[in-house]
Amino acid sequence: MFQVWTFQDVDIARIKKWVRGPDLASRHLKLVESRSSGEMSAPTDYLFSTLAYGSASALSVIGIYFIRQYMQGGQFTTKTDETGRVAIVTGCNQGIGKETVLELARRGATVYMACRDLKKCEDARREIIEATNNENIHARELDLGSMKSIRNFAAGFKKEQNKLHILINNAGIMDCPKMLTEDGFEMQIGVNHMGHFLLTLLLLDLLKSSAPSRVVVLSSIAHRFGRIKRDDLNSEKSYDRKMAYCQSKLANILFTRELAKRLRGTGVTVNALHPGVVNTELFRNTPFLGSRFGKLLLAPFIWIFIKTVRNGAQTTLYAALDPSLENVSGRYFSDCKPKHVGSAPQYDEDAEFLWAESEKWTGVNI
Ligand SMILES: NC(=O)c1ccc[n+]([C@@H]2O[C@H](COP(=O)([O-])OP(=O)(O)OC[C@H]3O[C@@H](n4cnc5c(N)ncnc54)[C@H](O)[C@@H]3O)[C@@H](O)[C@H]2O)c1
Repeated sequence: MFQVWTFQDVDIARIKKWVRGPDLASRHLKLVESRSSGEMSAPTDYLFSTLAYGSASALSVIGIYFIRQYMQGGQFTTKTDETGRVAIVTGCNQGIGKETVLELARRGATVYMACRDLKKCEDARREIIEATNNENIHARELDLGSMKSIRNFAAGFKKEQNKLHILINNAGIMDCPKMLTEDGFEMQIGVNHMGHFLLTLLLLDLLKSSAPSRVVVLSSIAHRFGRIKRDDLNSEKSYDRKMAYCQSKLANILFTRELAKRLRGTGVTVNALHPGVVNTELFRNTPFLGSRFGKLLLAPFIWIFIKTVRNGAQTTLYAALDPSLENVSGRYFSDCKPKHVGSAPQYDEDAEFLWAESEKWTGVNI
C-alpha cells in the first residue's frame, strides 16, 4: 500500500542536468513531459520540484528584501549634539514631522511642535518626552490656513524664546477638494506655500540673530509636474486637485531658491527636499489610496515600495543637522543627497513672480 523511496531511487546525474538547464519554465515543461512519458521516476520528480521551487522562492524573498532596502532610501547616521539649539517643526503631531521631532528630541534639542490640532499635538509631545526623556518639547497651536493664527504663533514664540536655529516647514495637505483658507487662498497653495512664507518671514529676524541657522522646506518630487499658473495662481478660473498640489510643491522649491538668494551672507541657509514616498496620512484625500480597502489591498505593495515614517524623516534630518551642509543653501535634496531640479532661467522668473505675489497676499516683505 505504501511505497518507500530510498536514496538509490534518486537519479543524481539527471537532477544535476536539470538544475543546470536553461530556465525554470522550460525545465518545468520538460518535467511535465517526462512525467507523462514515464521517463522520470516519482522520487526524482519530487526532489527536482522541491529544489526548483525552493530556490525560486528563496531568490524571490532575497530579491524582495533588496528592493525594499533600496526603496527605504538614504539614512542620516551622523551623530550630532543639538543641546541648546532651538527648533520649530510645523504639522508634527503625526507622520514625517512627528518622527523628525522624535529624533531632534533624542539629540537634545528644544523643539516647538506647531500643530493645527493642539490636543493631538499634546498627545504626540507626551509620547516623545516619554521616549526620549527630553522635557524641552513644547506643543503650540498653529493653523497655516489662517494668517491670524500664524501671526499669533510667531508672536507667542518670540515672547518665549530669543533664539531659533532650525525652522522645519513640514506641514502639508494633498489632493483635497477645492477649499479655501480663512483668508481666501486655495487650500493647497495657501497651507503648503503661503502659510509657510508668512511664518518664515515673521521669524527671519530670530533666524538671523541666531545664525548659523537653517530653514528646511518639505517639497516633493511632485514639483516636477507643477506649473506656476501666473494667470490663475489661486485656481479661481479652474481647479485640479493634483495640479494644485504640484503647483504648491513647485512653489516650495521656488521659495527656497529665492529666499536663499536674499539671505546670502546672513548665515541662514534654506534648502528644500523630497522625503521619498512615505507611508503617512498625506494620501487621505486620494481616491482609493486613501480608503481602508485600498490600503488593505495594497498592503504588500506598500510594505515593499513605500518608505516607513522613520525612513521618510531621514532627508529632513540630514538637511537640518548635517554639519557638512553648514554653508549650503538654495539646494534640493532627496535620499540624503543633493538632487537636480528643473531648468534655472524659467524657475528664476517664476520665483520672482511668486515672491511678489506672496508678499502681496500675506502683507509681509524683506
Ligand atoms: N508622505 C509622502 O509620501 C510625501 C511625499 C512627498 C512630500 N511629502 C511632504 O512631506 C510633508 C509631511 O507630510 P506627511 O507625509 O508627514 O503627511 P501627514 O498628513 O502625515 O502630515 C502632515 C501634517 O501637516 C499638518 N497640517 C495640514 N494642514 C495644516 C494646517 N492648515 N496647519 C498646520 N498643520 C497642518 C497635518 O495636521 C499633519 O500633522 C508634507 O509637506 C508633504 O507634502 C510627503
